[in-house]
Amino acid sequence: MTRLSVNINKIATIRNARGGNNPDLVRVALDCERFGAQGITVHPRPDERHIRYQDVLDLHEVVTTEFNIEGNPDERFIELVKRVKPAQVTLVPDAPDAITSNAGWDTIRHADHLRYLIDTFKADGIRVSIFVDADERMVEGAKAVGTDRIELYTEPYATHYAENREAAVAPFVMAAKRANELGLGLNAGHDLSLENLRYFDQQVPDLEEVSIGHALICDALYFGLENTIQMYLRCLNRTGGPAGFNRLKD
Ligand SMILES: CC(=O)[C@@H](O)[C@H](O)COP(=O)(O)O
Ligand SMILES: NCC(=O)COP(=O)(O)O
Repeated sequence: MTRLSVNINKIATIRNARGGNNPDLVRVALDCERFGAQGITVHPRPDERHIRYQDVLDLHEVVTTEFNIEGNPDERFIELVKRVKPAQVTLVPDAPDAITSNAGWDTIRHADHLRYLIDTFKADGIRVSIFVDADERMVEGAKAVGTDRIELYTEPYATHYAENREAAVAPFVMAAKRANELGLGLNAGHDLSLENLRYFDQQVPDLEEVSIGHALICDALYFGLENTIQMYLRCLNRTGGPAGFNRLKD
């Protein structure tokens, strides 16, 4: 069964807008876990525009589900991850000025660099996942550099879902099959939503984890965080509670 890791970057975006501690990121992370999330994902960026490096240290103290730290492995990121030793690190090739992640690694061109990074994190007992496009050559390259898992970059699927979902998911099914043949674990994320998640999970074999932030936090504005998490869990065939909306507990 596919696990849901909630990306809480957007909670930090709201908090940072006023400079105080509302909403409280740590409390939200704990509530996500209480509401059924099986993991918490954060993506500290060099400008700390949402998740701050201190947030990662604070969250590490309290998160009891899988803690996944995503990011571009610059020196500061590497140092942070090695200090925290999360369950999983996801390496993402973001330019520092990127609005959001917009591509996977070229696992062939950056093979030496990736191999070095993966060895470094694995030596500390951290599971490594690398962000890749749904391209079999990139999946094969990922295997060659020794990663434990890949995370398929799902933005192209999300963008084309409405016009032709069969065509949109096809490259992801191929990439997933190749990953499975090669013994790579499989995660996915970016722009997954209540609209497109269930079909993706049904079609893509042996999907272990999805990390979802932007759409889930937007949905929570309308449905509340508890209901929203349970709605996403139901897309992954987890019941997570009754079919209707649940009243928020305090
Ligand atoms: C790797 C990935 O797809 C997500 O981490 C996404 O980049 C979220 O980051 P932002 O919240 O900064 O857009
Ligand atoms: N790895 C993807 C992620 O954590 C969340 O991406 P998005 O749902 O915010 O697009």
